[in-house]
Amino acid sequence: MSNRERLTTLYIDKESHKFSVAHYTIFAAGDRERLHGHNYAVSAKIVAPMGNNGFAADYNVYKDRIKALCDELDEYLILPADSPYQRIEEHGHEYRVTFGDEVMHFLRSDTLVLPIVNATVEELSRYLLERLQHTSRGDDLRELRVCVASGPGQKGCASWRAG
Ligand SMILES: Nc1nc2c(c(=O)[nH]1)N=C([C@H](O)[C@H](O)COP(=O)(O)OP(=O)(O)OP(=O)(O)O)CN2
Repeated sequence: MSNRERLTTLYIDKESHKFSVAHYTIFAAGDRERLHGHNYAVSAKIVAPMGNNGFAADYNVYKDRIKALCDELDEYLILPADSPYQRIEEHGHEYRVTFGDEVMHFLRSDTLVLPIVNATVEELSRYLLERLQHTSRGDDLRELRVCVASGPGQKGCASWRAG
């Protein structure tokens, strides 16, 4: 029997791992869709070495971490801090967002400005992957993938694999 480590894969795809947010996707300079919302769904794939007792990692630990990330985002407007096409300025209790010849005003208390380039499923999955990687940094993982769906049949995923 080869002495290569045996890996196993856990899939987490819970109905409770969702967050409802408002956003708009920016397609190009001066081209965006209107502000609207989604109930985003988050799922994850975790590859880890199989322990000697038929157990890799307690998936409740990852369920709790993913749920906490969803709760952090739930019921906000999400703005991308790193978009090259808009400027976000803090003015008292509001964000003033300049996009082309538009100026939008959003309450800061309703808004999360995330370190992403666009409020897309691709960028949200990358952001959540990086957050989950950070909270799992002490774990012996080989691969992590986080997917974010903006509705049935449409999602983006971001992956990390151990070097
Ligand atoms: N590559 C990407 N393309 C698009 C994204 C994205 O995140 N990544 N997002 C959007 C829109 O924000 C979003 O899709 C608009 O909503 P819509 O697709 O209409 O969502 P529905 O759930 O209503 O889907 P239906 O097909 O209309 O049922 C666009 N492109």
